[in-house]
Amino acid sequence: MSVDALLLLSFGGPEGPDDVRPFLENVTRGRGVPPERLDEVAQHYLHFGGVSPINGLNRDLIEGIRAALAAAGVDLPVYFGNRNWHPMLEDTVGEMIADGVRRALVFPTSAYGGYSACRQYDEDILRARAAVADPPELVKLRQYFDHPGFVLPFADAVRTAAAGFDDFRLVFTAHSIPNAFDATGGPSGHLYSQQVAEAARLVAAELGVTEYDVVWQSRSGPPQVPWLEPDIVDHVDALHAKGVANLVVCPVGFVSDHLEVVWDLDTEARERAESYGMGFARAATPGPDQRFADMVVELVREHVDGVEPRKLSTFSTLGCTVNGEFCAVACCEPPARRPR
Ligand SMILES: CC1=C(CCC(=O)O)c2cc3nc(cc4[nH]c(cc5[nH]c(cc1n2)c(C)c5CCC(=O)O)c(CCC(=O)O)c4C)C(CCC(=O)O)=C3C
Ligand SMILES: [Fe+2]
Repeated sequence: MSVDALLLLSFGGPEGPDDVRPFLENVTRGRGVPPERLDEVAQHYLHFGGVSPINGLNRDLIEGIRAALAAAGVDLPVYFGNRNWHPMLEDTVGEMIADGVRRALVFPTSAYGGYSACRQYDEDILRARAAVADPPELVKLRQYFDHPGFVLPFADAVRTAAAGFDDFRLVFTAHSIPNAFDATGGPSGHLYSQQVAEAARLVAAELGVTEYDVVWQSRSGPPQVPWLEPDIVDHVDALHAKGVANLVVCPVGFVSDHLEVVWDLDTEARERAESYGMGFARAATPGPDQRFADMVVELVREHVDGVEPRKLSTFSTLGCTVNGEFCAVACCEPPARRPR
């Protein structure tokens, strides 16, 4: 297939204190997140001067991808668009049209399936294409939770994080989602939690670690709605009760050190562990690793050069969609929004 651009599609985050409220309103519009939770999350952002690390990390990643594309001899301009904050995807697609782009590959900054991690990015593409006249074709790249360019940097990061400990418990975390969303994920349900468990298994296998936990973080939504559990901070209590001395947290659910990582892990989970005198170390995310940028180029070359997909699991390859048309009609559809 011939393409004339690559577009990095991400979540977006505020870049100053005045951005925080409007950003949070974009994220949570129509999603039933209680106002108390929004006030709390606003404080997390304001604690860092209202600046989320995510946009800067994505700009760095784009630089890494440009270098990796050049090294591979693939001549493609790289664009940047977000779901919730500037540069907004609609504006970026407008810019692409002005530059004459007719068909672009889209790299989403989430490795997984599920509503929030996959289908919602398809919705973004649908919305952005509907907002402009004569939109380019947008082909979303596949899920990469089991790609060596994602798994191996995590394994090395765990090694580095654990270097100071003789003995440690390895704990993987990913963003929690409502149980009901997980239940409808993928062709046979629970796609997201199964892929997270598989990525954790692959990282642990690479390290030769046989005992580890997979837990969740950053829950929002009303308390009466069940989300994936246990929460990382509660899990620190449980590990302390079992006599665990040192903890290494690997945020396998995330590509970069954005706010949920630096707040929920580096601040809340760390403080809880330190209150017990437990050793705490958090493994780096793969975003800044050269192998991750190289992986993006490989995913591109699956389309432009027909290179063989590399993957460490036997899970089926999902998530590649054209113009935001979902993998299947009801694939990863959030249950509350299904017509009755
Ligand atoms: C699965 C998943 C990922 C991983 C996949 C991916 O990366 O896409 C992810 C990533 C992220 N989530 C982020 C931020 C937020 N997520 C929220 C709310 C929610 N997330 C959810 C799920 C996920 N979220 C869900 C089910 C909700 C409830 C509302 C809804 O149904 O949509 C809220 C609202 C306030 C709150 O309640 O926390 C915020 C501010 C940021 C940016 C951080 C930064 O600024 O650095 C990133 C990368
Ligand atoms: Fe989120």
